[in-house]
Amino acid sequence: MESMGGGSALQFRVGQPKLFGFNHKCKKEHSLQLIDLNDLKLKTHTNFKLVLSHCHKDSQTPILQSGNFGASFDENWLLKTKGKEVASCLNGRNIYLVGMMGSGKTTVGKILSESLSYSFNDSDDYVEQAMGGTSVAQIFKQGGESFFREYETEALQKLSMMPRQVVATGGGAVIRSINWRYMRQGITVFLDVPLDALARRIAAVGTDTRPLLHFDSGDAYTKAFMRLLTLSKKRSEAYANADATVSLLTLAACLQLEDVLDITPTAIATEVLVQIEKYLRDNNR
Ligand SMILES: Nc1ncnc2c1ncn2[C@@H]1O[C@H](COP(=O)(O)OP(=O)(O)OP(=O)(O)O)[C@@H](O)[C@H]1O
Ligand SMILES: O=C(O)C1=C[C@@H](O)[C@@H](O)[C@H](O)C1
Repeated sequence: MESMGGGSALQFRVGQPKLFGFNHKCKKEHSLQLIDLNDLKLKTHTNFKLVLSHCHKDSQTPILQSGNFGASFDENWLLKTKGKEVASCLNGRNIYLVGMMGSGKTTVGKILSESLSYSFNDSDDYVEQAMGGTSVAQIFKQGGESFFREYETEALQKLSMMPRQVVATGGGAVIRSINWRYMRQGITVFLDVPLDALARRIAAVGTDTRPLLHFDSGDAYTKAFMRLLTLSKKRSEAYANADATVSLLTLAACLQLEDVLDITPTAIATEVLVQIEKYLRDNNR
């Protein structure tokens, strides 16, 4: 149900299956949002609250809210609440985030680990440490991709022996079946980000640390996009093996955001928890 008038919109969004958070970058001039927290499945209904927020087009954060809570507080509250709930179902199983380079595995993984009171590890960092601090780019240069992949497998094997961790895996970890043997001991989640968004992100930060995307000259966006397209064709089937998927396109639509790059890492981490919970429920795990 939606009522519009005089440049402001009052929106009731009730019963949408995956709606859990806020659009804290409101696109409309004035927008009032009532958000149904039904999907949170809080243990007691006394914890339920409907949050009313109001934001202005020039403001990054709402200027009027129920109570004095800022939007980021509410986002964090939702994440924390869901994190506690999911942690109690995980029995210490690790979470492995898989996805293309730049899809946000590290950024989202760190936030996710905090919400679960887990530790965080990045398999690329783990390989670098095992190699005495040599960077991934340097390892590729010295030994080639297959040399790096051996160390990556070793890293995943070691990480799989340590419980209560969120692991951000390297973008190509999914291509080796032996890696799945280790990751399957926990729960795997694919961060599905459209290639166009990845290329924009990567073109903005550069490719120095990402040897498979490094290029000598030319338009950064187009070259990144073309390389990502080639890699993604080879990998899409492997990513689909993950236990759960978080589609940023779907999430952006739920949050009424035009650009997937506007979704906050906290909102993505919360959606990861929602999808893990769904996976556990659907598979009686
Ligand atoms: N939701 C987000 N909002 C804004 N910036 C983000 C978001 N997610 C990731 N980023 C930025 O995008 C870049 C890539 O993110 P990140 O390093 O987390 O990806 P990754 O999947 O771990 O990449 P790789 O596999 O190459 O290590 C970083 O500069 C990060 O700050
Ligand atoms: O997608 C890939 O194959 C890679 C992604 C990075 O995380 C690193 O693991 C390395 O640059 C290779």
